[in-house]
Amino acid sequence: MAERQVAVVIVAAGTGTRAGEVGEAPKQYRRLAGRSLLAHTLDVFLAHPAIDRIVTVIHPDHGDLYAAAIADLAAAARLGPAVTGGASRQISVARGLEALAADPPDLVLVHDAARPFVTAAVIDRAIAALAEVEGALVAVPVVDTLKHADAAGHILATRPRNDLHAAQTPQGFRYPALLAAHRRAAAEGQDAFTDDAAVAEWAGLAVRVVTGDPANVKVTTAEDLIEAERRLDRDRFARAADVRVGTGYDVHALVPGDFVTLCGVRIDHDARLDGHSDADVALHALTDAILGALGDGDIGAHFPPSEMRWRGCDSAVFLADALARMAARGGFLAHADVTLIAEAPKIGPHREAMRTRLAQLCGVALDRVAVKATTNEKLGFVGRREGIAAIATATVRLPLP
Ligand SMILES: Nc1ccn([C@@H]2O[C@H](COP(=O)(O)OP(=O)(O)OP(=O)(O)O)[C@@H](O)[C@H]2O)c(=O)n1
Ligand SMILES: C[C@](O)(CO)[C@H](O)COP(=O)(O)O
Repeated sequence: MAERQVAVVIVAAGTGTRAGEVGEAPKQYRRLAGRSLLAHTLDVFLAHPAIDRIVTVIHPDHGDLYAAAIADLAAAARLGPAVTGGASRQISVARGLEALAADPPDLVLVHDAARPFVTAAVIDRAIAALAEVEGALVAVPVVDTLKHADAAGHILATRPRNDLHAAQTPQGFRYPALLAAHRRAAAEGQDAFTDDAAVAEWAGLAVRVVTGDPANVKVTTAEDLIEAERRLDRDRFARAADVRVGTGYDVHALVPGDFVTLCGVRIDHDARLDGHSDADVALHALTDAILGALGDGDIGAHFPPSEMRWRGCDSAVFLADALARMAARGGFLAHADVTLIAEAPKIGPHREAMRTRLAQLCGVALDRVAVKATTNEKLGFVGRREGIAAIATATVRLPLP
């Protein structure tokens, strides 16, 4: 058979109301195990050799969130421009399909951004089935006994389950047939379909169930997000078995001034740290610790003090560069431990703000960051308040070569 062009529509235009936003982004943009849920999902399709094109459908208000989410992906350049979705999943899918119409693929897979645990094997099965049928519904048999209950919870009946399947995504179709089905549904005001197999069934297409995967769950609630993070974290630790520990040390002199910046947090003080950049000794030490774990030089080699462009620079830039070097090698930061050595200012009152800022800058959970402090018992240059020093340790995990 001639090679078939396969496109994927990833629908990510929902607002994730059941998962709750609580000050954070909608669920598809939540960072789990180092990157967004959407990035995890996209990565599976970007890595699949049979997929030629991917169209992502996003909410009109989520342009910035989307740009940040795909910045995490090495293969982001292979994604076409995102398409704006609509008020229902059905409308969002239809818009994704229309975006492919100018250069129609043979087959299309429609997948929820909220299903990051899809596997290459499931994708293979959906594509293979389309040699015989117009639609392939990835699904798992219902395994629990089904009860019909009234609003008060009283059981009314037990339903047979032997021919019931729980629908998952991806759902695969011959593209022209699904596009026509969606167009007809829209024209006839049929707007309550919760999946594409239902649109196809309504339009009279032959849709067959193919074996799904119980692990391919849809992240729907806040509890699902917690469980998804646990699973994604476990997976990435298993993939990155090369454990590296790096150390870093830095010191800057105190000179007349009125604040210092430590761990990215500004603290009022009766002196300031002198340096070419903002002289944040903690971020400098941590940057060196990460570079040390990577065996990739040191902060001075990458950001020479002789270069004017680093004058007054926010040291978060140096840290971000070290983290990017680590990410480019498929690695992640498992733990960072920073010790400040200062007679003053007192670090205790600022410790949590510092940890929070470090966790933010490193893109890791708070419990993966420690900030400690000690005085130098009035001994030496630190004891005489001539300077502040910092020591950092970074545990970096890389994939085995
Ligand atoms: N108008 C919509 C609604 C949903 N979706 C997408 O369809 C998938 C499945 O929907 P669901 O899990 O229900 O996501 P939300 O609609 O975002 O969640 P909720 O119903 O809790 O608001 C998700 O990837 C979601 O982003 C979409 O593209 N456009
Ligand atoms: C398409 C779907 O994933 C199949 O199970 C599901 O119907 C989408 O979720 P929703 O809650 O119905 O929007």
